[in-house]
Amino acid sequence: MGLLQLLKSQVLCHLFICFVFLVSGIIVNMLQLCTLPLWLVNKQLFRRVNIRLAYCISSQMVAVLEWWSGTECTLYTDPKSYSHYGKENAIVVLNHNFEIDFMCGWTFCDRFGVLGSSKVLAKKELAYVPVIGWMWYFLEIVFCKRKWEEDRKTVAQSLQNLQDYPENFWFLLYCEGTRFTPKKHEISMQVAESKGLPKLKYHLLPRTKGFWVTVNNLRGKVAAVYDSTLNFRDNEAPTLHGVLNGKKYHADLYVRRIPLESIPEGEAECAAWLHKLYQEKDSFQEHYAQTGRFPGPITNPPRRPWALINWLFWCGLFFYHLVLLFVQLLSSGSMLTITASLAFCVAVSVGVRWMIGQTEIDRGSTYGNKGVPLNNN
Ligand SMILES: CC/C=C\C/C=C\C/C=C\C/C=C\C/C=C\C/C=C\CCC(=O)SCCNC(=O)CCNC(=O)[C@H](O)C(C)(C)COP(=O)(O)OP(=O)(O)OC[C@H]1O[C@@H](n2cnc3c(N)ncnc32)[C@H](O)[C@@H]1OP(=O)(O)O
Ligand SMILES: CCCCCCCCCCCCCCCCCC(=O)OC[C@@H](O)COP(=O)(O)O
Repeated sequence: MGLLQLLKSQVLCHLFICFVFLVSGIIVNMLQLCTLPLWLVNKQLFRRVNIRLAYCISSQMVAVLEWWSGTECTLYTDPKSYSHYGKENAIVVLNHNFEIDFMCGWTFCDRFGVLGSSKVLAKKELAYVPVIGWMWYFLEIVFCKRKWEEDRKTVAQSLQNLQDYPENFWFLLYCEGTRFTPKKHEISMQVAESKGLPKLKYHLLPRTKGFWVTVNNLRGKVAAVYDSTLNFRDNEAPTLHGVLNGKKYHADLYVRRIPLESIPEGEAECAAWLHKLYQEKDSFQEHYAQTGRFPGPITNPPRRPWALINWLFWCGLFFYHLVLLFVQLLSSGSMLTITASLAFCVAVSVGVRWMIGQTEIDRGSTYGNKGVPLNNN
């Protein structure tokens, strides 16, 4: 093990990275709160400012993935589609099998310059996660309770609000609605069977209502659907812990650009279209399993320096102040101050441990775990 790799495996380094993320994130959240009055005066300026503030947070995770762990991300797509990426609004449909799939998504957003503005249809529970969940309020992220009776109005309204969004964004949809587990797969294939749909090997049966409502409420604003299929080399199941430990993964993403006009408007037709798309996605994963690659040419976007610069800025700032604080603490000799500081560090570690838990599939929800009729948790 080289010296750098040894450093990357040190718990103290992980604590420092997490501390920087949490404290800088809360500072940015507070700045976002201060921008609220702007909404009343100049909504578009509010949005542009918040895109940049959000970048300060999400790009830290991109920097850790790209520069700390050195994870490589390969893009399989045709050059004609490539020329559109980052220059238009798009709905991204992605498989949901991996704990860090959202980080890989963010990496591609950064490479095409849409990281700050990108959006997702996220489960409501994530809105309460400090830093990221709070940041999402100011980005007008669309939240759902995964209860259609309650979501149908709120989701449509939140999507309509994006019609006059001033900068290009990608809107991510995990149509499977939850992360892949063998149990959820088995149950969703029973549903597929009961609906007379072909079985999928690598995906859960997609939930079609969110897709239908998204496509129809973003019509006129969004140019295309990016059908994206992600996998990792060597059958890896990457984790955030692995990334923090400096483990290098290799992600492969296959993207097809599908013009929005080609997607049917009616609910039943749109649902049938999505089921067919997932059957195709399944065949791409089968191709990957057989050959170790996706079909089509590789066109790799280079990583950009901004995420690294932002991360180094925050790390430098906090390192300097932490050293100062440490020296002052020791020289003060006050047991009370030392105990309070230790308690603060423990609280940060516990908070971060809980946040990392949100990314872990083993700690995931029971949504999709129960047979038909469906009960949400
Ligand atoms: C060039 C590069 C390209 C790409 C780069 C890649 C990506 C980058 C892009 C952007 C990045 C931006 C941000 C990313 C950052 C972070 C993201 C992190 C996490 C957030 C993710 C989540 O929170 S996922 C969970 C929430 N989202 C969803 O659930 C979306 C999908 N769900 C839906 O659409 C649902 O329809 C719904 C939520 C709107 C409503 O759900 P509900 O359950 O109430 O209703 P449904 O109608 O869907 O369910 C009932 C129907 O389903 C059938 N059923 C029953 N059981 C099952 C089962 N087990 N499996 C499947 N189907 C089932 C049932 O029979 C009903 O059928 P109907 O025929 O009546 O519809
Ligand atoms: C700079 C690096 C610092 C790293 C350490 C700091 C901790 C950061 C933790 C970030 C937590 C952010 C959570 C948002 C992403 C959650 C992704 C996700 O995949 O959600 C799951 C849902 O889709 C479906 O849920 P399930 O029904 O499967 O349950």
